[in-house]
Amino acid sequence: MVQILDGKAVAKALREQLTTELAASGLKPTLAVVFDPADDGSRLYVGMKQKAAAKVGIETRDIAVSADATTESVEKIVAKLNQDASVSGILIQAPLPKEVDDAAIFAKVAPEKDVDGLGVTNQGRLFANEAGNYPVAATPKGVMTLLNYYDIDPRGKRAVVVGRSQLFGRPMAALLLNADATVTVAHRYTKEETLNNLLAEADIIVVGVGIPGFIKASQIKEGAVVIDVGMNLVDGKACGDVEAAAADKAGWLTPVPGGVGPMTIATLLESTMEAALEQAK
Ligand SMILES: Nc1nc(=O)c2c([nH]1)NC[C@@H]1CN(c3ccc(C(=O)N[C@@H](CCC(=O)O)C(=O)O)cc3)C=[N+]21
Repeated sequence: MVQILDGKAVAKALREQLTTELAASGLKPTLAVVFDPADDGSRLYVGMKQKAAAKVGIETRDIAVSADATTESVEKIVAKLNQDASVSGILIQAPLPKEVDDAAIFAKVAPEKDVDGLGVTNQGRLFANEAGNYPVAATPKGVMTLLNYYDIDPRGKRAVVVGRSQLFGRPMAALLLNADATVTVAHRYTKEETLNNLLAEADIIVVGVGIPGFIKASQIKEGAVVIDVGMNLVDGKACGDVEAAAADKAGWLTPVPGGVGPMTIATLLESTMEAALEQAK
């Protein structure tokens, strides 16, 4: 029988812990969210973040970027937020309008306000497995929190990460490597036969490619830990990248909705609180 990694419940517990810690600190952090209001997903997620933030005692400031924005115009917005002492954290919600180079914008966020850990400074720290507390991208960090909550230790395990984005795959692979797993990253140029061989041997599979049903039950090892980072809308309903039948073969599985998504949001709030605590020192 598959066991469910209940992201919804673990995220709730994390948010409750943050609420208590924030109240005790007396701080009221502010998270600035830069986003494209023309993107349906972004509007939805920004709304969810705003609601969750308010509940734990974090203020949000949503900054909508216009359709004709350029890399330069968004860089100016970020420069202002970097200077603004009332802003504790800055989230650049990807994707920004098409003329904007998202990675160039991530790189401009001041490292101490880079709560999604997507700038080169914080990604470099992660890649180097630097000791200490620095922000790490919310989705992969949330996956690690979830694994830890269920006492799933990556040490010595074979992990396959499918996807290599700056937002998910790269930091996910680094976190698993830092947790002593043997990590392989598969991506769009990985041959099907190679992927099948990797998946057949994987103890932990983490997939985020944005293709419904991309990972089939037949591809996974009996008892594997399967983490579904996919967030797709099919007939108006959220579904992941792993086909439903995988539940008959996996040992552990994250549902969509109710798995990685809520963990992402709670982790972003955690990182925002930590940034504000650090700035108050
Ligand atoms: N810089 C940046 N960081 C991000 O973390 C980031 C981003 N850009 N761009 C867009 C994606 C998407 N994302 C989600 C977060 C939560 C849910 C979530 O909580 N989903 C619900 C379901 C929602 C529904 O039912 O539609 C769930 O899984 O239970 C989904 C998607 C963060 N992203």
